[in-house]
Amino acid sequence: MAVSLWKKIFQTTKERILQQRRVSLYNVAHGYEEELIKKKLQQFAGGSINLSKEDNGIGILTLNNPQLMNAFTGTMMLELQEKVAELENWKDGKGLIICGAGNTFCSGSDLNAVKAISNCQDGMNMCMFMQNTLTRLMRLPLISVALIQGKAIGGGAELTTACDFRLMTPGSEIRFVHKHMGLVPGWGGAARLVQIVGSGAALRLLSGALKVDPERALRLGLSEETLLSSEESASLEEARAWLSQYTEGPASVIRAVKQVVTAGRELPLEDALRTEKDVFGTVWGGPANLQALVRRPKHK
Ligand SMILES: CC[C@@H](C(=O)O)C(=O)SCCNC(=O)CCNC(=O)[C@H](O)C(C)(C)COP(=O)(O)OP(=O)(O)OC[C@H]1O[C@@H](n2cnc3c(N)ncnc32)[C@H](O)[C@@H]1OP(=O)(O)O
Repeated sequence: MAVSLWKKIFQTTKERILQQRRVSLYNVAHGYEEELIKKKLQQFAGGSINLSKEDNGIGILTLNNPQLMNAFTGTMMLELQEKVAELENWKDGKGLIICGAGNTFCSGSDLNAVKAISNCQDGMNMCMFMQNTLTRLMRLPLISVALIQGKAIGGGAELTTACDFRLMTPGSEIRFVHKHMGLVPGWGGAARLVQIVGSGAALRLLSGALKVDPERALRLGLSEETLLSSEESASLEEARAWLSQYTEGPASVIRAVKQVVTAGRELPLEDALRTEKDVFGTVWGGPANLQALVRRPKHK
């Protein structure tokens, strides 16, 4: 009886946490027409988003459209949404590296598609579609890193801010070029940039459309580290090693850590505290906790 009650509470809590994570920012109440924009995006094909899920719990998400410096075509935007949904259901996942094919990160939206959907309705729907997807990406219970080789421009720069961390290779750059396109970021990149570097630095980067090289990114706290190699596979290996410092250990615990940090980052204090209590309930007395109590490790 007590066991089944405990199981029920555990299940409800788990569902509530999952629900919070999946909840989309925009729906019909906001004038968002998801099916309409999906149909439009389908018309701009090319490139792909590839996901490989490794046995060590690290996923590698690759933006693959090297002929256009990995610019996002319409179908790539749709595929990104699908891959995020797949990652939401990956129970063994602990970490995620996002990188670009052909040794460059991403040059934003495919300008051919942008031109064709430059009317207000399509623009708003595309903006809400990408904000929904990138918000879900940011809330994944995985520790995420953008591996920035080459250039992260426009929407590519915005995507880097939806990751928990950024690592840059020598010679790479992040640049919010929106002002030069007569725009501001629309994929949530401005709001997230302010959270990462503060409002003064964000204002400088956006209003000056400044090139952020690895040195400046480190100074601003936009990047964690400049990797040694700018070669594609060597830098990926370095990023894997960097991430593994934080993903070592049982998935249940690593995912719980990310969940409490997400709550602290996004919620008012009292809500964040309640979420922390709920997440704590999922690890307390769990296998990793019980094993640690038996081992009684010393933390010297
Ligand atoms: C809401 C929209 C906004 C957002 O999402 O927030 C955006 O993202 S708008 C798009 C912003 N991005 C750009 O404006 C990028 C424009 N391109 C460049 O500035 C340069 O191409 C580059 C990315 C700095 C790379 O320069 P370089 O290394 O010298 O390569 P090339 O210029 O020769 O590029 C190779 C090839 O790729 C094409 N390309 C690059 N980016 C895009 C893009 N975003 N859309 C479409 N095509 C792109 C480029 O035109 C070249 O093709 P060819 O001219 O046919 O050789």
